[in-house]
Amino acid sequence: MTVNIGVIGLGMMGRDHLRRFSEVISGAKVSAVCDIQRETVDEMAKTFAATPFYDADALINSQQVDAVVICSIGPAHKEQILAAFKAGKPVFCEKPLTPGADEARQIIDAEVKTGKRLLQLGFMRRFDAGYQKLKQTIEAGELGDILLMHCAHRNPTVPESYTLEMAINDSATHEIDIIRYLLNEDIVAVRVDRPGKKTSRACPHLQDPLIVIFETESGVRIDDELFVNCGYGYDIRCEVVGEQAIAGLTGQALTYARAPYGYGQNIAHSCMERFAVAYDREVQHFVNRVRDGKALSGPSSWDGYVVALVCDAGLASLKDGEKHRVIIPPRPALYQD
Ligand SMILES: NC(=O)c1ccc[n+]([C@@H]2O[C@H](COP(=O)([O-])OP(=O)(O)OC[C@H]3O[C@@H](n4cnc5c(N)ncnc54)[C@H](O)[C@@H]3O)[C@@H](O)[C@H]2O)c1
Ligand SMILES: O[C@H]1[C@H](O)[C@@H](O)[C@H](O)[C@@H](O)[C@H]1O
Repeated sequence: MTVNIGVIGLGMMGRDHLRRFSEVISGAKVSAVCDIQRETVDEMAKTFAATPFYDADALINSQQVDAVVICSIGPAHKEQILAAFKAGKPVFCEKPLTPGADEARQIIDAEVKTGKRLLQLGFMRRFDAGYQKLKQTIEAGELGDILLMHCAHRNPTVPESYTLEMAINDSATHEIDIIRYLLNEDIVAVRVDRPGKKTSRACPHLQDPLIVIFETESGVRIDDELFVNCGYGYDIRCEVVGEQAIAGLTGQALTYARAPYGYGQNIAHSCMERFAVAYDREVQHFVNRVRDGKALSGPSSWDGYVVALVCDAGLASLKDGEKHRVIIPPRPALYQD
């Protein structure tokens, strides 16, 4: 069976997934595309031989579409997800689930009502070989009791449209999810620290870098440096400090350089480059589950909701600099592993 995919949102991520479906993914083809920009729709429909739609609801309810891939901007996700649930169609949705927890809760309630997991969220780091190895190392007990984690999320640059809040509810969502995945426990408190200095590369409305401190249920303390105009590359770091040993991600460069200055590892310059294989694996995972008629697995709406709760606490802390607690309601049975 070939799964017919409808892609909504044809910007940077949507186009990367379109290319992925055409070059990498097996068992699926893109049959329909949609965006609010008509010219983009026409161009992508022609390039990928898909039916053009200018309205997301029409694409979702089209008989040409078996499953929906949502790559529109975060604030548009909720309505599109709810429409896909109503149509009973499986959804792959890019992170964040929604920018705020109240909207995310509506998605949880709607999905629970369907009685089936219908959504896989695009937290691709869970499909990255480095993070997976780190999780195995922690779970094998090789590090002993985990005490601390040090994370860094460095982007070369961000557009002017990137707001101060997006450091939390767009970029840091990846660390919030991966912390929960690696440690198998929830985050209970957040504090955002604004360093006294900021880079001259950032737009005036940003404080860049920011440091976010998370605390987990068992007391693990995590610092996350969000430096989204670092200039030099796309650099994602994660080091886990245990009582017995320490483990972290390597640079994961595919090549090295030998040059007059010495020996060096090349560095990625975008998420597309750094997480290329992880994106391939997450999308293939989604297609396989849909093709086999199975309930979806991997990062869920619940993960997206909990991340949104942590983000809301982080946004409150961004305003007042105080530590904010995260209250997580009971997890519905649908999302018990
Ligand atoms: N997983 C990752 O590492 C990763 C990387 C980049 C972006 N993303 C996520 O992917 C999503 C898209 O990001 P992007 O960088 O491609 O943004 P983008 O701005 O490049 O593209 C967004 C597209 O969505 C369209 N759009 C906006 N509202 C819409 C609506 N209501 N219906 C249909 N189309 C609509 C816009 O016209 C635009 O073409 C975001 O949720 C973002 O957080 C994830
Ligand atoms: O939307 C993007 C995307 O999620 C990237 O993976 C992340 O590194 C960026 O900070 C964020 O703005």
